[in-house]
This record gives sequence, structure tokens and C-alpha cells, in this order.
Amino acid sequence: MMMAAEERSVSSETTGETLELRDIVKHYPRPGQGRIQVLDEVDLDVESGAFVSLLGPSGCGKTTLMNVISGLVEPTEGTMRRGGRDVTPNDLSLGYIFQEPRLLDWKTVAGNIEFALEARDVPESEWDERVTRYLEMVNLDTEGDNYPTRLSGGMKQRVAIARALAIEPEIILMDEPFSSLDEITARDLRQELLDIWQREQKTILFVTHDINEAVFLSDYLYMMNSNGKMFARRNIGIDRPRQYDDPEIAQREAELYREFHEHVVE
Ligand SMILES: Nc1ncnc2c1ncn2[C@@H]1O[C@H](COP(=O)(O)OP(=O)(O)OP(=O)(O)O)[C@@H](O)[C@H]1O
Repeated sequence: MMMAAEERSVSSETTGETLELRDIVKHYPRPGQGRIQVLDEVDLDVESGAFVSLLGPSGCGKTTLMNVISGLVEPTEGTMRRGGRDVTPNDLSLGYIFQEPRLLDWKTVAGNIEFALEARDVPESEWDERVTRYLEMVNLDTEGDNYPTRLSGGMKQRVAIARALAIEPEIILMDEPFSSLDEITARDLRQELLDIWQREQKTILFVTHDINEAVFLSDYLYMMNSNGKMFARRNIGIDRPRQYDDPEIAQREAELYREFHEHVVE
């Protein structure tokens, strides 16, 4: 049943403290033009245990914002806080999944996961158990000795998800992870992702420009305009488990699309 957006609290299990971004500004130098502003005083709350989506038109600064959270990009201004304290990306337990799987083709599937575990200083004695556990979780337990070049696009993205989960992060950043896949595969993976999110009680921040995807997946979503300004935070307010063909999904998508369209400067 749909509830008024403002009435619904976020997630059934919130286990920790909210990550709060405040007044994040990012300027990039632009040769011959001084600089461009990509993020304009962005505020964002990622509540622990929540599935949060970030929706915005191409080039508005979504990836830049994810990179600020992960530490790949230094913000020009702004703060990240958690539990009343300033935090840096190094204080956060983060996994990052990109649009492309970014696997190492010369390593096996298991080797790719071990590579990530080694980089995070996970003791080698734990590698086998983690590789097995997370490959099973994404239904690839028979592929550990295979090489990425022999896998389909959907299977590669599953490996990328297993690799991110294997380091057991608290927060998973996902930047349009399913946008290069066909819709059938993407639907399967979205469902798997939701199953994992609920079972493992992860916090997910998910970038997309697909409103239907955001509505299907999220507890709440943020909307950005082309000028890098965050103009709305909206609860989805549809009970889980959700079905793609549920008219409530289509109705919420239409409402949010109208609002998004009104604000996005083309
Ligand atoms: N390192 C950089 N140096 C200069 N400009 C950059 C840099 N990275 C991104 N930009 C510019 O910042 C703007 C925002 O880019 P960003 O990748 O964050 O947008 P996005 O919303 O993720 O786009 P998309 O949806 O197409 O992936 C773009 O105009 C881009 O050209």
C-alpha cells in the first residue's frame, strides 16, 4: 500500500549512524575557462541500513559526489559528518561498484576477489571462505577458477558485486551498475541485490538516471538538476517486496518523473 511520502520512516533495520554530507561544492578547472562548478552546496543523508538512490541528468555531478564520498575526489568545500563528528573517507567502510565491472582479465574470478581482499589487508587465512561465501551469494560459485573474459556482462557485474561485498563494507556505493546490461539481466540483478541488501543489512547509495529503477530499489531518493544542485529528497513509500508490474510503482514513477522534469534545466 502506498503511504504519503512524508509519513514513512526509512528502513526497517537501521543499525548505525547516518552519514551526513553538508554544503559540498566541487569546482573543476576547465582549460581556458577558469573553472566549472559541478556540485552546488549539496546536502545528502545516507541513513544506516537504507537503500538510497541519487537521480540526476547526465553530467550533473553524480559520479563526482560518489567520488567525494569515497575519497577519489577532494571537495572544494563542505563536510562529511557521522554521529556528530567530522569524518573523512578513510573513516568509512566503503565498497564501490562502477558501471563497468573493472575486473582484472589476467586473474581468475577468485583471484579478482582475493586481489581486493589483499588490498584491504584481510588475512590470507580468510580468503577461501570469503571467496566461496560471496561467489555463492551472487550465484557464481562454480566460476571461481574461470577468467573474466569468458563471462557474460551480467556475470562480470555479479563478480564485481561479490568483490565489493567480500571486503565486508558497511556502505556500498553503486554508480549506474546495471546500465550497460540488457533489461532482463538488469532485473535479475536488481532483485538479487535487494535480497543481499536485506539479508546482509548493508547501506547502499545507488546512482542512476532511471526513475523506474530508483523507485523499484530505494527507500528514498535524492534528485539533482543539471547545475549540480540537489533539489529534492523523496521517500518511495511502497511496501516490500516490490513487483515490477505493480501499478503503485508506475504511479510513483510518474509522480517523480513530473517533479524531476520540472526542475531539470536542459
Ligand atoms: N576530473 C575532472 N576534471 C574536469 N572536469 C571533470 C572531471 N570529472 C568530471 N568533470 C566534469 O564534471 C561534470 C560532472 O561529471 P560527473 O561524471 O560527476 O557527472 P555524472 O552526473 O556522473 O554524469 P553521467 O550521468 O553522464 O555519468 C561534467 O561536466 C564532467 O565533464
